[in-house]
Amino acid sequence: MQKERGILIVLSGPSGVGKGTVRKELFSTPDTNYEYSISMTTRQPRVGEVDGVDYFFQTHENFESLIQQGKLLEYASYVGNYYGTPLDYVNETLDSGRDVFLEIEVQGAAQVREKAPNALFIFLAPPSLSALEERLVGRGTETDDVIASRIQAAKQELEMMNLYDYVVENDEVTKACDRINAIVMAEHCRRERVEKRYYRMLEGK
Ligand SMILES: Nc1nc2c(ncn2[C@@H]2O[C@H](COP(=O)(O)OP(=O)(O)O)[C@@H](O)[C@H]2O)c(=O)[nH]1
Ligand SMILES: Nc1ncnc2c1ncn2[C@@H]1O[C@H](COP(=O)(O)OP(=O)(O)O)[C@@H](O)[C@H]1O
Repeated sequence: MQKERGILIVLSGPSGVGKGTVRKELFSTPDTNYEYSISMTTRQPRVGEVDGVDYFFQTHENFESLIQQGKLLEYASYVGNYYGTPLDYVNETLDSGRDVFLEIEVQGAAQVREKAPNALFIFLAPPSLSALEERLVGRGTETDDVIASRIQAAKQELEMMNLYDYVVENDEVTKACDRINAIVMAEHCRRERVEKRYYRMLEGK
């Protein structure tokens, strides 16, 4: 039997819902099977963000050249900046049998749905719109204008929730992580069962 390919896991959700916080918590477990795909962006680094750790920070020109060369699995323009996922890294990691975790916004997720329909799509939802606003303001990393644009974007993003395989509420970080881990584990079991059945049928059993 062929080595099982890893699962491409897509986590989306509005800005400020806690995607980064949940992702860091998921990756703090030493025996995790996930690999985080570090995105490219033209956004300026925030205080404390490190190139090659949080993002690969790119100039506009470089980013557009990556698009032209077909180096991105998906990309999107979000509140004035480009964000995109490096294609080779994702393919190589999935081929090695490891799951790849993308933390991307909804337009990019829609492109992944076209190109990799076998991916697992999870939407991280806030307990309420007011909780989302509180988190975005509380983080204190954006100006009031940017916060207002992100809240506007969030309203449209929430409409896309029903396109996802699962919606996970981020009421508490540890609970959200437990739910995501359970979903991924169940998906591995499902794929294994489907594959076994397929090979049994091929063998005429
Ligand atoms: N399409 C796409 N979106 C991304 C990518 N990387 C990050 N994003 C999303 O872009 C949005 C803005 O990211 P960022 O400026 O870091 O703000 P934050 O997620 O609110 O901390 C978020 O919804 C991210 O999940 C990517 O590679 N592709
Ligand atoms: N479950 C939660 N309950 C309360 N605050 C949270 C929760 N998850 C994240 N936060 C806080 O909300 C803010 C935004 O979280 P962050 O991970 O930066 O969001 P995102 O990556 O989705 O933009 C941060 O200040 C974070 O500490």
